[in-house]
Amino acid sequence: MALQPHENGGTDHRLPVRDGRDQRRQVSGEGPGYQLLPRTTEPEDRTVSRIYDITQPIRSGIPVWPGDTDYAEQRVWAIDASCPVNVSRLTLSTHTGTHADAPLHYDAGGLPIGAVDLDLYLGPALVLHLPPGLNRVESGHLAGRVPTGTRRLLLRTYDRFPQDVWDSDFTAIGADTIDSLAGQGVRLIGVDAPSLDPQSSKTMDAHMAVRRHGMAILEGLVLDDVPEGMFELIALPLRLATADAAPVRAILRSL
Ligand SMILES: Nc1ccccc1C(=O)C[C@H](N)C(=O)O
Ligand SMILES: [Zn+2]
Ligand SMILES: [Zn+2]
Repeated sequence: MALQPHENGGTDHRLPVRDGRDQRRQVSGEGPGYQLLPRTTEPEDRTVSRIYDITQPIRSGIPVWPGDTDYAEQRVWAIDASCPVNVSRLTLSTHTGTHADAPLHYDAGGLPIGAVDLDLYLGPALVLHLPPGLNRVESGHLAGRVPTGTRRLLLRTYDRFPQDVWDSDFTAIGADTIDSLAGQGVRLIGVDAPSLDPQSSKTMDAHMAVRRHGMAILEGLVLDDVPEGMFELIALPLRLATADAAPVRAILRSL
């Protein structure tokens, strides 16, 4: 019986036991969006930090942007009497699930994802909750809530992320909100929505604001189980040398 994460959110010094059921739950995206893992392997350091997995599980049927490429996984080699390995081929959009946009996505001359500064995707990040169902996050929604020195800001707009259905009416971020955050020193904006701009946008105003300020973007985060506050963000994009975006395995670690 795998040890359940500590319910009271406290530090649990027991080491979690992982079993097959636990792994299956992790693959399916069921179960809590966090794991309790030892912060170090040093026996004398029994501190346990909580890791929140804020990444959508990429699986067959994952909802994608209307008209975009469905995710597919084909077994090219399969273990049998003459073959010792399973090897698969993946077909997916660069914007599948939880991903990082490259400047190339919204700027024909922008950097591809394989060339972006990794420092932006690694370090202290503030998580803030917004009321669900907003049309757009305005500066007023964040007034007084972003402490000076905040470099990475993750915005939760869903109480429960729609894992299995596409939501065309997701909450967008106002371009003036991006401008205001950039003016406060924010360098990375992350959202649980599939885009900063509304699905119908043709002008991509929020992306253009990000471009003006040289900010980084994470989209498609899953922040359901994450309380407001400061965490360590780790969300490194795959090094796709010439691509316009890349999947990330995004996690937050309690500080
Ligand atoms: N797959 C697409 C196809 C066409 C237009 C937009 C998308 C998007 O996925 C939106 C993207 N994530 C964005 O950065 O806004
Ligand atoms: Zn994107
Ligand atoms: Zn985007």
